[in-house]
Amino acid sequence: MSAIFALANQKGGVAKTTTTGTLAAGLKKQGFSVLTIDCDPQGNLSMSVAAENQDSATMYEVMKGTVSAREAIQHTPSCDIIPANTILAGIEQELHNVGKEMTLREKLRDEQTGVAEEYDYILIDCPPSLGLLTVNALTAADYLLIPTMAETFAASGITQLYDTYKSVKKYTNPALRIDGVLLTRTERTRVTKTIQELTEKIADYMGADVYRTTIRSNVIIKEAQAVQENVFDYIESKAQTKGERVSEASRNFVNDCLNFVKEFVEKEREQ
Ligand SMILES: Nc1ncnc2c1ncn2[C@@H]1O[C@H](COP(=O)(O)OP(=O)(O)OP(=O)(O)O)[C@@H](O)[C@H]1O
Repeated sequence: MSAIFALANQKGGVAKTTTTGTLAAGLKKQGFSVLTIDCDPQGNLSMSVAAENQDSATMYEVMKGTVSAREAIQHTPSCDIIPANTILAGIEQELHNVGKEMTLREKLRDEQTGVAEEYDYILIDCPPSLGLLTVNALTAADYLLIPTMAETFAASGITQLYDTYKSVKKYTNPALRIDGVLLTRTERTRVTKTIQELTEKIADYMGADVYRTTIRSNVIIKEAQAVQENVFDYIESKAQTKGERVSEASRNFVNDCLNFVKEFVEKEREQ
């Protein structure tokens, strides 16, 4: 049975997609089988792994029930993925049935066509809202992983997500647990330290852990995303194949990512 994680935060730009892609690639490098699910109509995760999301089956068809989860899977060098595009935004208005919050859970765990038995990890990248797509992801998941930025508004916004988490736990998925809070895009400033402490207080209130590893801001992630590669393959090809110089800051960033993947796996083993 897969361990299913929803990476969610209604705040935009806090690195939900980047964390999903990097974690998936890192887990795959460690020998795990990983499926990612692009639950964000922006389709950025699909783009970042060069998945085909225009003429192929996507999350929209899976949620509508016209295609099974298995049929929508694409294989990429970074991870397997069920892609998404802008059409997915419409699903929030198109699902009317009672129990619509359970749709993704049922699709993934269906005995005949579900894929929850087939992967070590399933990572769901959520949109920046607390609407039906995020509720579906939280209802399908075993764990909520919260990427957040070292920024005051981002830290305080986590409490809104916590309210949604509590509702999901109450009504549709009592077994849901918080995996942890991951601080991303950090800068070496005094205010980062203060926000880190604020985030720890908020996490404490939710009964959640904050990952020891924090992910610094570094341009190498944008470079990797621009050529649709994961950061591990990108830095390797830059240094070895192309013989280009890689800065110490970029190496440190990749080490952050590796440490995060390790901590994630250790934590999951403990849970
Ligand atoms: N550690 C980092 N250093 C520098 N840039 C980063 C880092 N992490 C993410 N970014 C950049 O920040 C932007 C937002 O990241 P990302 O798309 O992952 O966030 P998101 O939370 O998924 O956004 P949305 O809420 O729109 O779905 C992207 O341009 C990405 O390249």
